[in-house]
Amino acid sequence: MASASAKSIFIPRVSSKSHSSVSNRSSLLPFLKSSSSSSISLKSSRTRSPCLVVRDAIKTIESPEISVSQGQKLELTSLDTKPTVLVSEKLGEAGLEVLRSFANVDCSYNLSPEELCSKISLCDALIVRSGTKVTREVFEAAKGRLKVVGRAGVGIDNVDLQAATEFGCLVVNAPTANTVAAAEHGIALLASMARNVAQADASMKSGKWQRNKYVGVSLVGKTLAVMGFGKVGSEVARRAKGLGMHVISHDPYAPADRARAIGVDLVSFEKAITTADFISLHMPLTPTTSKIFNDETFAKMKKGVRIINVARGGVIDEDALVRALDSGVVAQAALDVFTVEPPPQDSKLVQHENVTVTPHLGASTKEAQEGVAIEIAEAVVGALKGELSATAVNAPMVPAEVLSELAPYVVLAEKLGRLAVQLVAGGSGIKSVKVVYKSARDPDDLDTRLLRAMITKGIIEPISSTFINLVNADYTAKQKGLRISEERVVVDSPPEFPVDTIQVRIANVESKFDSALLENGEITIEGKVKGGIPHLTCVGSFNVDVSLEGNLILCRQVDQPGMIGRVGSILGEQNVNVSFMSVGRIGARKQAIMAIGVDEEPDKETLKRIGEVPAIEEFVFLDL
Ligand SMILES: NC(=O)C1=CN([C@@H]2O[C@H](COP(=O)(O)OP(=O)(O)OC[C@H]3O[C@@H](n4cnc5c(N)ncnc54)[C@H](O)[C@@H]3O)[C@@H](O)[C@H]2O)C=CC1
Ligand SMILES: O=C(O)C(=O)COP(=O)(O)O
Repeated sequence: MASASAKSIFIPRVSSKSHSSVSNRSSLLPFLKSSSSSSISLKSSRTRSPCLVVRDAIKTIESPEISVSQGQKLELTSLDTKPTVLVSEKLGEAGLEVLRSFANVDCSYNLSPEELCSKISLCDALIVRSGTKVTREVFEAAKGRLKVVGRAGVGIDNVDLQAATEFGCLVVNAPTANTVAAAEHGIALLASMARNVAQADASMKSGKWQRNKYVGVSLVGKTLAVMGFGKVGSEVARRAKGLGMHVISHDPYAPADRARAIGVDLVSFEKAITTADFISLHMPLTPTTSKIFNDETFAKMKKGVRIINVARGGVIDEDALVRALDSGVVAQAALDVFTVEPPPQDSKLVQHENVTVTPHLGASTKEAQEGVAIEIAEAVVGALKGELSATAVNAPMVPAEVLSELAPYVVLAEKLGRLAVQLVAGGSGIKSVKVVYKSARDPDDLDTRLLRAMITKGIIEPISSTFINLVNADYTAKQKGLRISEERVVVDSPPEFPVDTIQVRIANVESKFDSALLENGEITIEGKVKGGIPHLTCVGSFNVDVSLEGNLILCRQVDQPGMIGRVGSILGEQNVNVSFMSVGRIGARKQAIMAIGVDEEPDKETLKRIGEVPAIEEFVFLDL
């Protein structure tokens, strides 16, 4: 219950920062940097007429020419009116077309790390394959301009995700278009290794005819262990079943029923490596999988095992593999990927006569490359437009159908976060935030990661000096020691709506507006989406009903006639347009909260006059 405290007036100092964030205004543009931070400056050079340079703006500028009074013409350099996408490795033409329709595209292949760093501050997006190392230095060199890194493929081990996240740079990949190509390459290596195709080919080309030397082994009836039963692994398994192999798989995260559906048993790592005749690797390179195949694990394998690696070189300790090949524990290996690419020319592994190698060709089919190029180009353009991405790697990933359903709740979530933090006296010192989602849906049917990230963004942005978006909101919150917990409450509300209400509670802080405190001392606000528009429905223990648009004045007063008129006329005299008013009260003539939506921001004098209305006990101005 709100306490009947002495009249307190809070007239906030509205920071310029809070005005500069475009994402405050349009929460569906979470990846864009502030357009109002774009600088427009006149630049003159000896060789060119002065031109208007627009930095950081993603929007295409409508007017191509601007005249100045002296009759001198200013031209917008075409390079500056669109975002710039740097493509650092070969990308399919269809993807480049998609990019060119929206951005300036700079295809610069084979850049040295230094060249990449020197170009990157002029780029809004970077598209890479596996050959470009996107290191922390690259993000630092970008000086905040780089908004999205697109990986035209699956593995993102060449991108420093931690650095990307810290710098608020979205990383997207193209996870599906090369799956079949990689699986087919795995099968190609499996079969050609078993029948010594590459070695026999090289032998014949050197003029020999060695039929006895290249006797192979059969696949039918042999056990294949698929290590990593994801997209590629499961396609390899399906194909190997077609070859008559007995397929087992190890994947700590794969559902057993998905494996069983194609006749594959999920087994432990130990069982997989000790029983298989062939082992095919399809897991990502992570700190856990790095060098997971090493002296110790090779020693446990069946003597004469054959290994295929189309995943990442780093999952194998390559020196240990050479030892295992030399000792005969591993009879053969077929490798598409290497710890260092390209590997050194004198690499013992590459030169080993029992090893078949290809230069990271798993994804290299015409079909896969066109598919990957379109997939990544669309993801990058979408991200540059500020759309949420279905293939985000370092931000909540939301399938398109879920996204359209959640869109208005995303806006509500951010606004509630912004509102809640502005109710905290001093704004900082927040350590613990609780979010309660009331919904008719089963908790498993409601993915709240996006909502949580937007609430976090709303809370952090007004109290942070750094740029906050969906990508770095959680990280920045953790850095600030802010703990956000969530609770879901199942309620009897229309099930077609994913969420009924969202409540944000901040504990152990003082409030600028005592009426926002519940008896337990927590600042508590609640909102819901009505007709697609976010509404504030509860402040402390007071029910209100105001749409969260424009700015908001909350006043606590003693309920009495004429209050709405009095405050309304003070605002009207200053030409501040009132968009709505709502009064929530404990009871007739008792305490009430008046919520007033205003299109313009009232000046200090106007706010002071509102505070001087005798019945008003406290009030706060909130910038939404
Ligand atoms: N050589 C090439 O050109 C290509 C290589 N790849 C690589 O293939 C790998 C798999 O790609 P996708 O199937 O698309 O990825 P995915 O994410 O669909 O599958 C990876 C699977 O590995 C599992 N996994 C994670 N840790 C594991 C562990 N410790 N042991 C066993 N399994 C584990 C995951 O649960 C997941 O099911 C990636 O490393 C990717 O970079 C993918 C495409 C082309
Ligand atoms: O998608 C992957 O993970 C790959 O390894 C493909 O790499 P690439 O795009 O061919 O350099």
